[in-house]
Amino acid sequence: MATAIKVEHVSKRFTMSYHRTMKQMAVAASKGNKVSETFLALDDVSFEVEQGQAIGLMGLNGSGKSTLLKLVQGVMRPDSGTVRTRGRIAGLIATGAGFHPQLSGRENIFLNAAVFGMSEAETRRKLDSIIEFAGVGKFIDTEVGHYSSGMGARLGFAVAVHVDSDIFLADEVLAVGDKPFRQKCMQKIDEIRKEGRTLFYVSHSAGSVRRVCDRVIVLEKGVLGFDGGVDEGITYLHYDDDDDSGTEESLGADI
Ligand SMILES: Nc1ncnc2c1ncn2[C@@H]1O[C@H](COP(=O)(O)OP(=O)(O)OP(=O)(O)O)[C@@H](O)[C@H]1O
Repeated sequence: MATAIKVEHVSKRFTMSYHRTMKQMAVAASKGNKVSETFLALDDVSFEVEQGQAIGLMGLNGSGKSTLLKLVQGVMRPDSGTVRTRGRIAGLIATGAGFHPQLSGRENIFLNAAVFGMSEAETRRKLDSIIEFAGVGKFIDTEVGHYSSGMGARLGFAVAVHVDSDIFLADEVLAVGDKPFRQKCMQKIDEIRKEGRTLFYVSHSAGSVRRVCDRVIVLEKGVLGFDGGVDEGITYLHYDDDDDSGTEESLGADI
């Protein structure tokens, strides 16, 4: 099997500012107080993914999952280390990312598809199917700025799944959609798996990770804490003890 993603000794540092205005910063600095602090959102992370593997990327809020996905997608660069990927990458890593709020849903489909490397002709060919999948109905010609967060996620996911990608990144795709849409997304993710495409699936739901993934990577405060089997990863996180009724967990079980 060929390697699809190779992450080697990757670190990413962010700066956290304690003050919002220049004046506040100047006052704090004159008193000798700290005005900002840098911290490692990712700290020397290394792993390899074989083509066709489905990775469940898990960890507590703020552990660095989205940051790692952004590095894999290439929209952000590591401060040190390397990220190498093979093939076309698509996915939804942030609700509404890449959408222009003053353009309509239809216009944003073309914009977003172009960002993923789809030609205008390819987008036109797939347009009806994308609109149908998004299921935003008559709102397709409304400004995206007026969409609910769920509608924005539906549109973003609809475009992403229509890209012929080798690697699919899904960050919290099931967090904002309603139940019928989440079921549709899970079916699509199953198709992506069957087609032998590589999947990176970020989720807090043990049920859906079990359903979709064959390997789990756990981040803990930016450090790779666990890399191995799905059940072992979920046990490592103690996510089996949770009461997930009414959330993605129950969805993972009932579809
Ligand atoms: N652009 C940025 N500038 C400064 N800090 C950032 C930036 N992006 C992320 N962070 C910080 O980096 C840390 C990791 O964030 P990240 O979004 O990767 O976590 P996550 O594991 O995806 O969290 P969640 O489960 O809540 O989605 C957090 O402390 C976050 O506040």
